[in-house]
Amino acid sequence: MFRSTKRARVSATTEGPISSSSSLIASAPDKHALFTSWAQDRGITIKSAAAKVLPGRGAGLIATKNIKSKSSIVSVPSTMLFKPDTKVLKRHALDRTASPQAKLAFSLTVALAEGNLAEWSSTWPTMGDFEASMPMFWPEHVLAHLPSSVAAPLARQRTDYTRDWACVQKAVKSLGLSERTFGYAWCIANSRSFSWKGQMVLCPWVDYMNHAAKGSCEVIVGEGGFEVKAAGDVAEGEELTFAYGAHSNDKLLVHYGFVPESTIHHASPDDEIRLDHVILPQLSEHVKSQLQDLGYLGSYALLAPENPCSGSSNCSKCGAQVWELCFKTQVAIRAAVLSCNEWEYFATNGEDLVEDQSHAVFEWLRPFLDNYRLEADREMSAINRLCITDKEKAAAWASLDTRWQQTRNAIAAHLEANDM
Ligand SMILES: C[S@@+](CC[C@H](N)C(=O)[O-])C[C@H]1O[C@@H](n2cnc3c(N)ncnc32)[C@H](O)[C@@H]1O
Repeated sequence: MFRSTKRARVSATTEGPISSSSSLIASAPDKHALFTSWAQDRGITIKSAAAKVLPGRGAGLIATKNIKSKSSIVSVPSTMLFKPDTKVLKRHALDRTASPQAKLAFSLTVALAEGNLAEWSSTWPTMGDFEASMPMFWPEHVLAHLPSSVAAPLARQRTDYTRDWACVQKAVKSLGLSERTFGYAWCIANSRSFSWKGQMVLCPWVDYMNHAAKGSCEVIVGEGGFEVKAAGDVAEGEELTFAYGAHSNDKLLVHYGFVPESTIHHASPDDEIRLDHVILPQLSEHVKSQLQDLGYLGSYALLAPENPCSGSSNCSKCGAQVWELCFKTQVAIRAAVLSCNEWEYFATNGEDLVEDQSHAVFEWLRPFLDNYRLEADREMSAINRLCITDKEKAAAWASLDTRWQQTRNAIAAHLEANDM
């Protein structure tokens, strides 16, 4: 581990991280070493881990030697957490009105403007990185190619941001700062905060860790601070990751600006392909009101296999890698194809009254899934053309292409498995 006592000052004016350049990492190769020393000097314990720039993932952590399961890798005392600043929030009358994220983002806006956190913030993504990767910043001509399933989480995120900005804008402007400055802090809070004692906080060094559905580590949150432990044995050179939550890839794209890679044989077990826009337009008003009464209107999805295999195309386990319809979808389609009695029996008992109606459900849905698969093909072709002419938005096109491919593969796997 690097332990430099020389402390070069890393400039962090408000315009630093907000500049549209995404090349800070390349231009300051030792900023991770400086930040690591800064963290260790202040009581953060780091064993067998180092920060590294990883292609396509920004910075992350890797194991510097073999680590045994359950070993402690990083521990951060609570005094080192960046917390919402109660005094600052009270001064601006935001202590009661602002959301937890707005409280953290506003406190961070003020700290960054004052030039605090320079060593730490120099390791964060720039505003240019957020603009490139997060759909909330993409222009209309790119958003036109977003899968419909991403629209709902994106709309929720926009509502949250609009509410937070409305709440803090007077205070931000009174400090002579801009919406862009607050927006940057909001994105930092959005993508690298943790929950601690009922508030949103930032945790130095632990915020280097990238996401994996089955991460190599777990992050343990306690009164005294944060600890990262190996979830299993970790080999030297392996990336140290943890699960941000059981998020679908649509949610990861909107919230964190990336789509995890997957293959036909290996999807994230937390992924799902939302089908509301495929199914809801096909249901009559009468059926929709029946579903609404029982709490089954909307949130329809194809669910990823729970135990994906890591095998190749001829892996014998792959026959079991089926994307299944969720229970809500099973209920909704049965409302369209069965009698009222039969449907209510299934909704209540989770099984069909007389004989298994799964095939009838599949036949009802098949043409609509076929259309969605064709839409995915069309979108992938369009995106492949657009990314050649619109190189400026390369990151957005790459994420969209990956997500459409995953959508297509999931539908194809479901159709193939059920086609008898
Ligand atoms: C908590 S930070 C992790 C550190 C971050 N990579 C960095 O450069 O500072 C979360 C961000 O890391 C990136 N990230 C996390 N997990 C990733 C993954 N599995 N693949 C690609 N990018 C990932 C995303 O940009 C996300 O918003």
